[in-house]
Amino acid sequence: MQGVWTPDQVRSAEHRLFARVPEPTVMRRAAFAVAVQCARLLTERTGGVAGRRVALLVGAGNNGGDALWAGAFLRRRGAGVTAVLLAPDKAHEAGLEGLRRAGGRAVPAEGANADTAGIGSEAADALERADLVVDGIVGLAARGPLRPVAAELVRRVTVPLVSVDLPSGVDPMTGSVEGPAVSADLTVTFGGLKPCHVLGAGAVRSGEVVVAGVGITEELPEPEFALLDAVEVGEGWPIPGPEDDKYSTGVVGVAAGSATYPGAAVLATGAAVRATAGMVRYAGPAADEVRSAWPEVVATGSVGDAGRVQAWSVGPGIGTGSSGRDVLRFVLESGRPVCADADSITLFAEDDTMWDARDPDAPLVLTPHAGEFARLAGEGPGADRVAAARGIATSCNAFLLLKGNTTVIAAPDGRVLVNDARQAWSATAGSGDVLTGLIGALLAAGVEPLLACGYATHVHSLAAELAAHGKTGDGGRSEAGAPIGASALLAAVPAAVRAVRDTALRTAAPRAAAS
Ligand SMILES: NC(=O)C1=CN([C@@H]2O[C@H](COP(=O)(O)OP(=O)(O)OC[C@H]3O[C@@H](n4cnc5c(N)ncnc54)[C@H](OP(=O)(O)O)[C@@H]3O)[C@@H](O)[C@H]2O)[C@@H](O)CC1
Ligand SMILES: Nc1ncnc2c1ncn2[C@@H]1O[C@H](COP(=O)(O)OP(=O)(O)O)[C@@H](O)[C@H]1O
Ligand SMILES: [K+]
Repeated sequence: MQGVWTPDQVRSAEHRLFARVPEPTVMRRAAFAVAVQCARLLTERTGGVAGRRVALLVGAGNNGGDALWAGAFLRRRGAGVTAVLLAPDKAHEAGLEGLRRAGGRAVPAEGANADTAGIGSEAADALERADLVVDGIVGLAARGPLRPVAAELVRRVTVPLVSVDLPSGVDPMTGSVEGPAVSADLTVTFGGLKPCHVLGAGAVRSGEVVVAGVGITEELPEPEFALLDAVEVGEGWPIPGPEDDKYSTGVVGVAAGSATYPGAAVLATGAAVRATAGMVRYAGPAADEVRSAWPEVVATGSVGDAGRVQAWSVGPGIGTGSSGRDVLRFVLESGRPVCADADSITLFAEDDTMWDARDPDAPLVLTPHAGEFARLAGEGPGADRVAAARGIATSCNAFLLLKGNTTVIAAPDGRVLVNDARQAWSATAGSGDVLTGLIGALLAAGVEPLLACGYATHVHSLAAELAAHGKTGDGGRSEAGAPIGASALLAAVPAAVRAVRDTALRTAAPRAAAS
């Protein structure tokens, strides 16, 4: 798992690090890593470093200091470097001196012959002629959006841009953007990821993120939350072994859909069929439709007749009336792990007694989108979606999966996993029903609920991406992609599972050879 640390955690680690390594040494390590990445990008985009022009946007703190030292390193490799100082009186002194000694120059952002936007002619010129821009405006101390002069400079950038630590204007803790902010091609951060690199708009605006070691990693505490990678999902995805049969790999029950809306039942059941090897039971009014779409499913008309299952997926399309309420209550009283989605969440929000139907020892997964979250919590998740998900997971003693481009999954004990989709192909009706089926199947297979949610979300967003790009093994591949429906996403689930398992296999092979 890849850890993610809050600015406060990084600050205290920084203090411990500075007690044994002088601050200027750490800063130069950070700056060197920035310079290496700038040189890589310059070479990729322009064929070299020497003779290229680099403009540094330099703010009032150490983030600007990193940019200045990076400029000094790039100058030594033959680039022409101009620092545009947003706060000339507060610019990092040693960094400025280092840049000047290396032959770089510094100009004020608001210098002489300012244009109508207040930008000095030398600064405007430096930006116009640059082959690459380095964003050292603000880092971990950032508060709020970019200020007007910084925003105007950023607006003028038309060449590749490298952010130091984080894209300026993005909230470091939440990744939210409330005004002008940098969109980086590449962000070089230090020691570990911060929330803004993986959450919300920040994830997009960070571009490619490179984590550089500066010695701080060993000082960092347990991460605030974590990301699963394809290897972990591929290694953990349940597959049948030689001793397994259809029961031992997990029987999942799906209670979804209605006579009017059978689609939710077909999608959720199909996802369960495609996720794991065990048996899928369906219980509800869409039994005929489910049977004809998925002949392998054992379908009955009601949850009472469904037979034994190891876990339930419940909710999509069951309605919020008395029959939906009875279905949810039955499933909760079964004492099995439950993934409750869609109408189930509304039922929990509307009827407090529903919580009493739960077996306190059976895990409950709730999978709201932002609107359903607001029903459950009394207010929307707000900018800090990690805190919001964690709060409800703890207060409801449930696993809370908050859907969106960045999905946040919180366990009742405070652990959090995040899945950043990095594309939005699954923003299509019915794709949530597919996710519910995947989670239920993994719960039935005995996967720990937090991981079940993490694996399912990872495979779900990968399936959407593969389907949109025609990379499901049936031809029609496309780099640009095209919109898909939930059925196409569902059809791509086996391709996504194969892809993560292949990645895990490729990673395991060299490890085995080396041992
Ligand atoms: N941790 C690590 O491992 C290492 C960390 N290192 C580096 O240190 C950086 C943190 O440096 P830092 O503490 O000096 O603060 P920093 O972010 O530069 O802000 C400076 C000032 O900007 C201002 N400002 C605030 N908001 C603003 C806005 N929206 N728009 C414009 N300006 C805004 C505000 O000043 P004000 O103008 O309000 O007086 C604030 O005080 C960190 O990100 C990393 O790059 C590396 O050197 C070594 C390894
Ligand atoms: N913009 C987006 N980017 C990536 N994934 C998204 C986006 N919008 C929605 N999703 C994902 O698609 C699914 C939609 O679920 P949901 O809102 O319950 O849809 P439905 O009720 O139509 O099935 C969730 O897994 C969610 O995380
Ligand atoms: K920055």
